[in-house]
Amino acid sequence: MDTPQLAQKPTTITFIGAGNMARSLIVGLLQDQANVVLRVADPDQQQLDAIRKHWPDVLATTDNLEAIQGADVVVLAVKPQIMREVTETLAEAAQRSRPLFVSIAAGIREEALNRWLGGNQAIVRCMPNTPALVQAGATGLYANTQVSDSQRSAAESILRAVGITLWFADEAKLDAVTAISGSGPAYFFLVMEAMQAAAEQLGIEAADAHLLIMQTALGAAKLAMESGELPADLRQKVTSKGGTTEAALKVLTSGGLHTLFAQALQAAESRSKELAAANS
Ligand SMILES: NC(=O)c1ccc[n+]([C@@H]2O[C@H](COP(=O)([O-])OP(=O)(O)OC[C@H]3O[C@@H](n4cnc5c(N)ncnc54)[C@H](O)[C@@H]3O)[C@@H](O)[C@H]2O)c1
Ligand code: PRO
Repeated sequence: MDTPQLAQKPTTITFIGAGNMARSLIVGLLQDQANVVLRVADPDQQQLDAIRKHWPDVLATTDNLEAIQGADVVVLAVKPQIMREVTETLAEAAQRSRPLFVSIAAGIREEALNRWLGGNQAIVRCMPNTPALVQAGATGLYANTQVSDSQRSAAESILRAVGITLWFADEAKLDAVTAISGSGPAYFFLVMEAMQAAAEQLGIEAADAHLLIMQTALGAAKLAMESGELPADLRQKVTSKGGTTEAALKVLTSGGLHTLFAQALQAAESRSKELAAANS
């Protein structure tokens, strides 16, 4: 006879800030049917009303301290500019209850968060991206030395509910992750915008151009993910000698596309470091 399994205690996760990123994580966790109890705190009643309407089981409050009471994990999902003020008001309670803190804020170092939270806290810093809204995100994570193995798994499962996750042992690498995948969706959107304008100049109706461009972007990403082939090899397969693609690619490469991307990513990485220095 099978031994009956004891039901595992659910993990209580509190979101401080109920904005776009927090809501995408909540959707992911609920779709994942994770064994969790969810709470959110936000001063904006409209945000809370939206949460209550869609997810009546999620406790929604304006009181950050009430929301973190007894929580196993506290996800810090407010804008970087107000992170210091928010964490400093949580410090006293956090020193007593010692939850795992998961910060999704761009450009705020673990050292600063730890200091604002009173020190010696378990903190995972991560950099997700907006495709998390459709469960297709990419997140880089870093854990400080206070984080236990089970807390690491808890942090990973929250972010994995909205896409892929990748751990980094060196926190400084998160500046590069911010430049690559944090800001990255905007680079692809800019390419889509540029293609849209160019397609319309070729006389294609806006709606038709939009559909062709979106499906091409989706198809290219899916092919690159699923074929196991390198983008350079896939590009060559599209490019017939003396054909149309070759004509287009010549324009893009001779216009300095590679240099532009190198400079763009360097600018984003430097800005991430500057923001962290300003927020310390
Ligand atoms: N948007 C992105 O591409 C992206 C990518 C990665 C990480 N992030 C990070 O995610 C975090 C949240 O970004 P977002 O786009 O969800 O922002 P958002 O503005 O949608 O959400 C922030 C929420 O915080 C709430 N808030 C304000 N003061 C508060 C307080 N004192 N206590 C509790 N809540 C408070 C606001 O009312 C708002 O609902 C930011 O730190 C950002 O750096 C964003
Ligand atoms: N959005 C934030 C920014 O632009 C961080 C990555 C994506 O600063």
